[in-house]
Amino acid sequence: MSDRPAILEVRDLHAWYGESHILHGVNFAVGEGEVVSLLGRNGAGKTTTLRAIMGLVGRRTGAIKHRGDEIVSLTPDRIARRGIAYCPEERGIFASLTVEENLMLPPVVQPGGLPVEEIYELFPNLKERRTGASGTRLSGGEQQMLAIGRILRTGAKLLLLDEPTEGLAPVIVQQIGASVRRLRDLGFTILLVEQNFHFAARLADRHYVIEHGVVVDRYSRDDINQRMGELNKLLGV
Ligand SMILES: Nc1ncnc2c1ncn2[C@@H]1O[C@H](COP(=O)(O)OP(=O)(O)OP(=O)(O)O)[C@@H](O)[C@H]1O
Repeated sequence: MSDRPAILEVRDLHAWYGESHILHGVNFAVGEGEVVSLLGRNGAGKTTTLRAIMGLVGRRTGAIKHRGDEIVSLTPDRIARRGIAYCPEERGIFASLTVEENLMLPPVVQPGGLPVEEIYELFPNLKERRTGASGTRLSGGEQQMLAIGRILRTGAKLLLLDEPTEGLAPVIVQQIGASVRRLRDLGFTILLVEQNFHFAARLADRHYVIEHGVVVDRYSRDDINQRMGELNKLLGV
């Protein structure tokens, strides 16, 4: 656990899609202002963990505390309105809208969201394209920046990012990494699902490893180098 107050505490979380029991008692915590990564092989349950926090699975049990309040029985819109935002792996950019229209789409849920100009400062590529290209004319990296950028306006302070680097070229991965660092400096808390272990290792303060729907190990930033061998084995990289 970190020494900062927990913004999110997940205890004995179980989740189901229909009859499929996917999470079998997940435990972890995220401190305010931290970047925490969930690592694990394909199908381990990382995305399901993010979706379960947002209330987007068929059924879930256990405890999910956000700023000390139990949210496990809340609906997804109530969870979002508490200032928790989810950026899905598929990004969800609307092709028929311009960059700026996509940016303005999610409703503001809390005070203190970033002004649009500040989002453009974080992601200058988006500014260049603000009125022109529609969603799908953007590169994969630009789509990812837009998917992250548009939740910053909403006032959400806890960001759940699902594989932000997937399919992106190394130079873009670096840009996304720099943006995540700036977001941490701005006071956002970030829970990240990553397949790109090297990206996560450089970025996150702490890591949890998920296997078969449970957290099987945890690493601090300082542990990572020493325990690289066992991590590689766990992740199959
Ligand atoms: N909508 C769904 N209905 C039924 N089963 C699902 C659904 N979505 C995911 N699963 C199953 O849940 C398990 C965990 O998937 P999840 O997407 O959480 O894994 P992951 O660790 O994020 O890996 P990946 O990187 O492959 O997405 C997998 O066995 C997957 O097949």
